[in-house]
Amino acid sequence: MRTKSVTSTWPSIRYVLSTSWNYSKRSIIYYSTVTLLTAMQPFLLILFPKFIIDELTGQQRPQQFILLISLMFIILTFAGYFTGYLQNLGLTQLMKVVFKQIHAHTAQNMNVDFKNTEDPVYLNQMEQAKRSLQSVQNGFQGLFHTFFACLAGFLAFIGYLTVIGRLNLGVIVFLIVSIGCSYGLSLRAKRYEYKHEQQLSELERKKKYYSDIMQDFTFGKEIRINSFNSTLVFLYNLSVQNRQEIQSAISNFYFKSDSLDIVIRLFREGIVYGYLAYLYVHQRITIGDFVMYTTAVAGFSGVLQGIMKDLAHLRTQNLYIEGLRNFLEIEQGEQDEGTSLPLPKGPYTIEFRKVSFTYLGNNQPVFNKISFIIPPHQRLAIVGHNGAGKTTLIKLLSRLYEPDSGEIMLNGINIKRFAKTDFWKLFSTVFQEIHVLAFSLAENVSLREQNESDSLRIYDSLEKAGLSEKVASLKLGILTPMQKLLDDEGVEFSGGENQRMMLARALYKNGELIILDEPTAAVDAIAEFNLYTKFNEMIGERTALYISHRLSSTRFCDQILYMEQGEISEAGTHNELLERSGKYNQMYQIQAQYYKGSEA
Ligand SMILES: Nc1ncnc2c1ncn2[C@@H]1O[C@H](COP(=O)(O)OP(=O)(O)OP(=O)(O)O)[C@@H](O)[C@H]1O
Repeated sequence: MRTKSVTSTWPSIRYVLSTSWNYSKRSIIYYSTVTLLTAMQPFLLILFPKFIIDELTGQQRPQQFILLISLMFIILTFAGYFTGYLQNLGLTQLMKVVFKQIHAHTAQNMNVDFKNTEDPVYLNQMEQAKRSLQSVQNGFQGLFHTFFACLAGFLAFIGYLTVIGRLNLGVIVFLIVSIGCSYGLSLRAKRYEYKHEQQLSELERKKKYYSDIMQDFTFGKEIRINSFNSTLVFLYNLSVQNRQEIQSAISNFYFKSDSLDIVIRLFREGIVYGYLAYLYVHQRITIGDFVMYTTAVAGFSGVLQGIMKDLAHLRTQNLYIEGLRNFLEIEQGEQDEGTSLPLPKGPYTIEFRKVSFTYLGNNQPVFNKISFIIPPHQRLAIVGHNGAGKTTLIKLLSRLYEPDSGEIMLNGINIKRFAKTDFWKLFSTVFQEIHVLAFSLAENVSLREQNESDSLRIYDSLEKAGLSEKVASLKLGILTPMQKLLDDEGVEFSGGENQRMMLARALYKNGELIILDEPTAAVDAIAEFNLYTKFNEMIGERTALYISHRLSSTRFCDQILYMEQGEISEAGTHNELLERSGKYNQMYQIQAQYYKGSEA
């Protein structure tokens, strides 16, 4: 995973504006127009009252007076109306852009290297990027709004400067210096907030996880039987409480900073208004000028303070946007060697050459220079105790993880040289974990939409996986919705039936390399024996890897690897390993009683 360090704010502004322009040009056009209208309105409120008061205290011409009042109201009413109207249109367009970004975030999660999905650093980055997109005040929307607010502020600032500049340049310098102090305070508060953002993301992730478990009915049985609900509620509340504590610390920091700012402001405005009163009393300005300057000074202070706050806000938004960009730019398939060789034709020989691998954050390697060959058409069984490294071996072969060193070869070519999407077409895999989707049975088997699926092949795969009777008992057949999450008519299969459905999924895909990672743990021994016999026939000439704790599967295999702590300690056929009287034999003897039953 690559991250970039936080630099200037401009790249983030450019990123937000160019992304918005690409997805919706109108978002920029509407907001720019709103900016001009917003910047213009305060001047009307400065200039019109001055001209009206000067007219009242000077020539007192009724026509001129009525004209000025009417113009002021008409212009202000229309400007206000259009600003509101365009703001609504602009917001709709901005949401369009944000949804596109959320889509990119989701796509990144589905396509990023698998190893990231088990990496807490990535998971935090993901949460932070999500918050950058979902929050209105911070992140993408925060920067977008603040940028245009800042721009409107700058335009208004130039206008005020020309008005107050006519009075005294010293007043401008004084205002700028004192407002600079407010900026410093605001920046400090924002930095404090961002410093705690990482902790907030982490707590949010935990809170979401607990909440997901509480709502996920697949945990329902365990939660009830083990009275786990109170623990979950406690953990959920704890993460909420910790979050609240951090948020109230941030609010307190803001409160102190804002209080100090008010004192600075009182001091600043007291001095400037006192000076204007002095000029009026000594008749150096008219009453119209007095009104114009006091309004301009109040406006100038407000605008400059707004700009300072917006700039401070922009600088912290930069951190959010950098986080978002870093997340979206995490490269997919970064270990690809740049070439996408076409896949060779079968039959396939697979070779592990001195492969070493350690999970990120672990001290112990799972494999240290492991080597073995799987010749074409071979049925290979990998057996061994829990944690020996069997699943990791499959993850490396299927490129969900990359070896730290060594090579995995397919017909003599390093598998890194094939595009992952091409390479994955070779595999029909059944993993330990069962993932039933709240889609129809047919879609669960084909993992394609109904109209892209081949119904005959679905029936055939279900039949081969031993589910034809079950399907016949369903009113809607293969169109039956699975689970009740989205459909009241949904059906729940038993654990063993779900595993058979996973086997049907693998059969439907019809890959050249079959991998079964303990796919039958939930089916009974006789059914397992029958399933393996059937599967064995169906595999035909294809290469197959079986991982199983039950040694009934291994007897079908041409070769068995017995793994211990990431090493292959024994290799051979079932009979060879029994004769060797080693660990495999021991394991087999322990299970022997059990198999005698199934063999009968
Ligand atoms: N995502 C992961 N992050 C860190 N360590 C992991 C991860 N997955 C597995 N491990 C560790 O790697 C080692 C090998 O695990 P692996 O799942 O490959 O074993 P296994 O032989 O398939 O075990 P089992 O028979 O229980 O399924 C174990 O020590 C495990 O704790």
